[in-house]
Amino acid sequence: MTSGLRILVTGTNGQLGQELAGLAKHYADIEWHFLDRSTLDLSETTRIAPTIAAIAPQVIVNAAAYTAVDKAESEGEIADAINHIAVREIANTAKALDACLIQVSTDYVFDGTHHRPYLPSDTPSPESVYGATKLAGEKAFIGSGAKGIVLRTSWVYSALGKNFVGTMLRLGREKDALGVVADQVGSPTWAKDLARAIIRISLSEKLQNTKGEIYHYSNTGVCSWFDLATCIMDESGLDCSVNPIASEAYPTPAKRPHYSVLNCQSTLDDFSVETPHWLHSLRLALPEFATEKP
Ligand SMILES: NC(=O)C1=CN([C@@H]2O[C@H](COP(=O)(O)OP(=O)(O)OC[C@H]3O[C@@H](n4cnc5c(N)ncnc54)[C@H](OP(=O)(O)O)[C@@H]3O)[C@@H](O)[C@H]2O)C=CC1
Ligand SMILES: Cc1cn([C@H]2C[C@H](O)[C@@H](COP(=O)(O)OP(=O)(O)O[C@H]3O[C@@H](C)C(=O)[C@@H](O)[C@H]3O)O2)c(=O)[nH]c1=O
Ligand SMILES: [Mg+2]
Repeated sequence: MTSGLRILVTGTNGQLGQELAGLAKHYADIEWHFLDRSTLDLSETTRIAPTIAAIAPQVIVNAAAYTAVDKAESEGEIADAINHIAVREIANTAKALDACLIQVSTDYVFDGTHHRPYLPSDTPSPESVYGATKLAGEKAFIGSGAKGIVLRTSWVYSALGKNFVGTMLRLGREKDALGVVADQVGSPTWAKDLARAIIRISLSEKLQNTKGEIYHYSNTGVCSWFDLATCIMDESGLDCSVNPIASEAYPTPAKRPHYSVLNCQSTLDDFSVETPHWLHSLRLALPEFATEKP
């Protein structure tokens, strides 16, 4: 059902939003509507329904979020407004329009006490404000009765945005040595792979028959932030030694899960998405960082 499909994307200036916009050019038969903060400020709750209704999309990809994990600890109200209240409003609008919502969420809804990849059905128990507000958004969507899915992902990076990979490239140029936490394990995800998966899901018939189901999508393979940092330096030929440290040695306002690997099997089964290995994708992504502005 590609032809004539109308897709609305929020958060266009974010990592995922920009990767979606880049790929959109290859799908000219889709009618794309990309909104950013200037065209739809999600903190203005009453603007959400009329703005979306005027476009009347069949699919809404909510790629907008308050993603500053540490800052959220002291800005809980703003984080909740974007990650929860706005999602409730978007979901209610989707329900009224009979549109499908793809609500992007996070591995940080889990507390990280598992020793095997988290299933979509596992009970979330966020330990950060960011994770709690994202979970509240998931629940508001599921409670709305709107069609669509919650798509949890993890450790997203892109040359087009702020993320751990970009931070490591900068620090790797500036410093001789760096301590990076080795006791937080997850799966890095290239935003371009995630964007491809989301387009595939948007075009699938299966999406039309979902109602707030939870799915997981990340690149395959697992690593710690320390492993990821080490690979970034190696692959980029940066002369910066990366030392493994414990979370306690890198105090942050927000608590992050020690283990947040996502089991993505149901997404593979139901939507036939591709999940390349994280190192494979990192190698493809790094040259793009070189061509982007610092
Ligand atoms: N980054 C990550 O590591 C992960 C992200 N996720 C989830 O994936 C999704 C995409 O994340 P990602 O692309 O990395 O996030 P980014 O932080 O790169 O982008 C988020 C976008 O949301 C926009 N936004 C924030 N507040 C508002 C507002 N009041 N009104 C309108 N737009 C707003 C921002 O706008 P502006 O550019 O103007 O600030 C920004 O463009 C989010 O749902 C996030 O929670 C899940 C797991 C990991
Ligand atoms: C810069 C730096 C970070 N760290 C640690 C801090 C933290 O525990 C870990 C990752 O740091 P960051 O702040 O870059 O990553 P963080 O903001 O926690 O990334 C998260 O963002 C949100 C939006 C998500 O949804 C998550 O999936 C996840 O990607 O690395 C070091 O150990 N050394 C360093 O030099
Ligand atoms: Mg961060």
